[in-house]
Amino acid sequence: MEQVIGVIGGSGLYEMEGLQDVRSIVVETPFGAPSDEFVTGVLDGVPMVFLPRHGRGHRLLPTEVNYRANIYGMKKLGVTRIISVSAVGSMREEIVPGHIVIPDQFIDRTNATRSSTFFGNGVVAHIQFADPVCADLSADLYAAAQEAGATVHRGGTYICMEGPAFSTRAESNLYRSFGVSVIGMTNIPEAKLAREAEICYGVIALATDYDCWHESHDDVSVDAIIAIIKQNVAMAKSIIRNAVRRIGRERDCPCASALRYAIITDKAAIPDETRERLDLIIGSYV
Ligand SMILES: CSC[C@H]1O[C@H](OP(=O)(O)O)[C@H](O)[C@@H]1O
Ligand SMILES: Nc1ncnc2[nH]cnc12
Repeated sequence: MEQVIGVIGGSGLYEMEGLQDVRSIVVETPFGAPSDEFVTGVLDGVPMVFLPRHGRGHRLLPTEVNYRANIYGMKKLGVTRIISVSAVGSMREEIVPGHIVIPDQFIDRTNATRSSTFFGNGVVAHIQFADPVCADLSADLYAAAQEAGATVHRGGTYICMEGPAFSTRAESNLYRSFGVSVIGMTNIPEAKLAREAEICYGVIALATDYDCWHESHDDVSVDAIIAIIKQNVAMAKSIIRNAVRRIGRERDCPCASALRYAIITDKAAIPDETRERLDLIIGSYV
């Protein structure tokens, strides 16, 4: 099976350079419109798909991103692994703005305003999510970041807040007491949907600020975040390139069969309409 790598570009990463055979594709999904056109191409011989999470021009709030359409679109284009590139606040002294973190856990502090499942409407599934990122993909991302010369932290918990306002100081200190490493607003729905779609998901998190807990650093602001992203965007791109070179092989991880035991609904009870709508996701099981 061909291995296609998807990249979801976060704040500050709205395009991918260096692709050959570039095409822009409008993808229709049963869940509405994705954030933007998908860009397909080939990087060092590996087929790639790129999507800017907030759309070109950064038009979508974290709560407005149609995560279901984005992940469905990736699946439709044959993507088997997604690399998420995300700007995050650092919740630990040793994670200095400009450092990279490859998180291995999430805490969900969103308020259920985002659709984070493909299921419902007569079909019920409960995926395993104890280890929410793909360990193999994350290992490749870590090695790729080291190769690019980044200061990179392996593992750590990403707390996903609702936004769009940044945290209060009390919230920031509360989250620190949870022991988290970084904070952002976007990764949890993507990780859940990718798992449901049996796509590996891994995160390159770029620390851009110390949120508002650090007594000797300014409180987080968009202009400070953008300044750090601009300084590091070349490195993020070089990490992606190094990662793509490492990843191309067949998958040997549980992500690829995440739905095998997850669907609990009696096959005979699944409404035809739902079966058709979810064919791309559940077709091989029902
Ligand atoms: C521009 S600051 C806040 C914004 O940045 C992060 O976005 P992304 O995860 O897409 O890189 C954060 O989650 C917020 O959406
Ligand atoms: N401090 C912060 N809080 C939430 N999302 C962020 N993205 C970048 N920095 C952030």
